[in-house]
Amino acid sequence: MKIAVMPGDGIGPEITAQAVKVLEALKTDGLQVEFEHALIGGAAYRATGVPLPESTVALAQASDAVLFGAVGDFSLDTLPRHLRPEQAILGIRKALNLFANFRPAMVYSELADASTLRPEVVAGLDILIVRELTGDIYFGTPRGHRIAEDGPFKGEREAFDTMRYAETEIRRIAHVAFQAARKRGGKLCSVDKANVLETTQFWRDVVTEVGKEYADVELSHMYVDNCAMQLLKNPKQFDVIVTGNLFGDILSDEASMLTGSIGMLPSASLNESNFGLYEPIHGSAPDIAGKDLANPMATVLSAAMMLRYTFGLEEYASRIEKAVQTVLASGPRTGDIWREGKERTGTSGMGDAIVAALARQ
Ligand SMILES: NC(=O)C1=CN([C@@H]2O[C@H](COP(=O)(O)OP(=O)(O)OC[C@H]3O[C@@H](n4cnc5c(N)ncnc54)[C@H](O)[C@@H]3O)[C@@H](O)[C@H]2O)C=CC1
Ligand SMILES: CC(C)CC(=O)C(=O)O
Ligand SMILES: [Mg+2]
Repeated sequence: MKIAVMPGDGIGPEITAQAVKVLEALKTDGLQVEFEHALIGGAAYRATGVPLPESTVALAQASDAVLFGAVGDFSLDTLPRHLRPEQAILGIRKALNLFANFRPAMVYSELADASTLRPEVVAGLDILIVRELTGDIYFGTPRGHRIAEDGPFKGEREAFDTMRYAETEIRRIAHVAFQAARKRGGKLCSVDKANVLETTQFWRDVVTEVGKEYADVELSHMYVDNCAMQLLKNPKQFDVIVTGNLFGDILSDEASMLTGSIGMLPSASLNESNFGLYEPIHGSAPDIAGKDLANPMATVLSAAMMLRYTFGLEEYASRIEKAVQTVLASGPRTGDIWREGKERTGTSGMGDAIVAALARQ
């Protein structure tokens, strides 16, 4: 199995190195993987003049899966939009048709007191956010800047984006979410802003239609503003949440804090044939980059998701997850989840601790 590794920017190289280290360690127990690295994001822009070189997309297409770190570099934020690092992750998701983004938010019992919420609110939490990943306002056209031609601000500069979803895009992500809910707690909450936005009223209508094929799944609908509040008030009411690209982006960052840290949330981005790109949900964290401070667990857990979803290697996947749990229980911790009485470590030390826990299994 060939894995394309795309570290990207900021903490990307540090965290992907730990996931590779963990996968390498499993090789001694028979896991057959090889790695090939590619430039992406700001790192690719600096080396080649574009954030997503054709050779990077070609490597992904020639590989069995992609392990991705993060892109984003504040010093490149003044570049024209198409050259900015973030265009690389948007571009590769689109190029590989990775429309289904799974973002599980699980609270490890060892971290129930690491959340900013009371332990009883989050203990035992296990929810899945299914985010549509290749449509919505992130990709809709037209978009741009112009001089307003009408309205009260006529003659002024204005900017605009387009929120749009085609029926096929909603149907396919709805099927993915219903099937996921069927395998879990049997509950699906579709999140939209149907009280205001045409696009999301259409989303609600199509999800309701698809729901008729899943009588065994209990479907509910919630407005996104209420959902943001309910996630803090009573997150355990949810099983699977399905939502569009923009709302899913925001709600999953919010959900990450229920688990203790954004450094804990992995993700899988899949296409129709289960080809996947695996990445932590966070960004390149320039504020802590290069300082050995980042928590690599979200990336290591993303590698576990890769073994499970793309390769069907459940045993290796759960070994990684158990090793993470062992480290949380008795090992050292990075600053984001550190607390009194625990040994403090860095990104690399956390990777080593996970490898050591694997060896002891
Ligand atoms: N998929 C991707 O590649 C994404 C890229 N970005 C980009 O990343 C850059 C930074 O964006 P921000 O809004 O600051 O979001 P961010 O997720 O990079 O960081 C937000 C906060 O969380 C902390 N954090 C993130 N990951 C962490 C980890 N593993 N361990 C410990 N702390 C961690 C950071 O230090 C920061 O304080 C921007 O250029 C943005 O566009 C943002 C989100 C996703
Ligand atoms: C950088 C963005 C395009 C993506 C993002 O924030 C995410 O996928 O979570
Ligand atoms: Mg995000």
